[in-house]
Amino acid sequence: MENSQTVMLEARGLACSRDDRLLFSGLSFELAAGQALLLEGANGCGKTSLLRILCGFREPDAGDIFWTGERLEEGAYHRDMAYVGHADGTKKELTVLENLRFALAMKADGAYRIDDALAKVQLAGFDDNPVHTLSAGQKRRLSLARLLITANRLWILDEPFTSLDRQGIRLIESLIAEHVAGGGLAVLTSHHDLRLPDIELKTIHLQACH
Ligand SMILES: Nc1ncnc2c1ncn2[C@@H]1O[C@H](COP(=O)(O)OP(=O)(O)OP(=O)(O)O)[C@@H](O)[C@H]1O
Repeated sequence: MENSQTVMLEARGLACSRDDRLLFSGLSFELAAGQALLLEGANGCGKTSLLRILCGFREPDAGDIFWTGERLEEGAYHRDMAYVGHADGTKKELTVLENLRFALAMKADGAYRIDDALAKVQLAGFDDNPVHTLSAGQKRRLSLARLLITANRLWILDEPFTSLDRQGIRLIESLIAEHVAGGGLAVLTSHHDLRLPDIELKTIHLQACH
């Protein structure tokens, strides 16, 4: 693991407009190994738009993003990064186990084996259930299990607590804390008060600019 202050992710002067409305501009930050970044702000202020830019799904209107000092480019960044967004990203007709095996086929092994990850997110015994039969919270737990079984240095999480019960929220907080304490990085949005007491948490509050 790198030194805890090694900057891994850097954004310089990012701007984003939607339908001629400026959402943010001049947005810069640095995130080091062992740090998490929370994006806060009112509905519609641009949090998801920023996350999608950080994922490389959308070009910023201005500015640059660097991962380990290099501009975002397909290979290294996308190997190191995992995104959990509003859509859970699973294949509904496949079972829980098939989805996890599919995810593993695309990425290097992570910190958890499939069985251990399923136990951790409390989906043990659901291996053979088609995903479309899972509840909303269980689907979210499955998408989080994918983070655990594959190697991803940077977690980008859009409202990761959506649909989770109180115990599920505590679980995800502990998984984020474990990931970051182990030298990982996380960028997330949340309308829920986070409890991540033992990790270095930076915060950006997006103001509506329009
Ligand atoms: N595909 C799109 N096409 C046009 N406008 C969009 C699109 N997606 C989002 N927007 C607009 O961009 C603005 C920011 O949306 P975004 O989803 O980034 O906000 P947010 O801060 O994540 O909001 P929330 O807290 O409600 O999830 C909103 O005004 C929204 O209407």
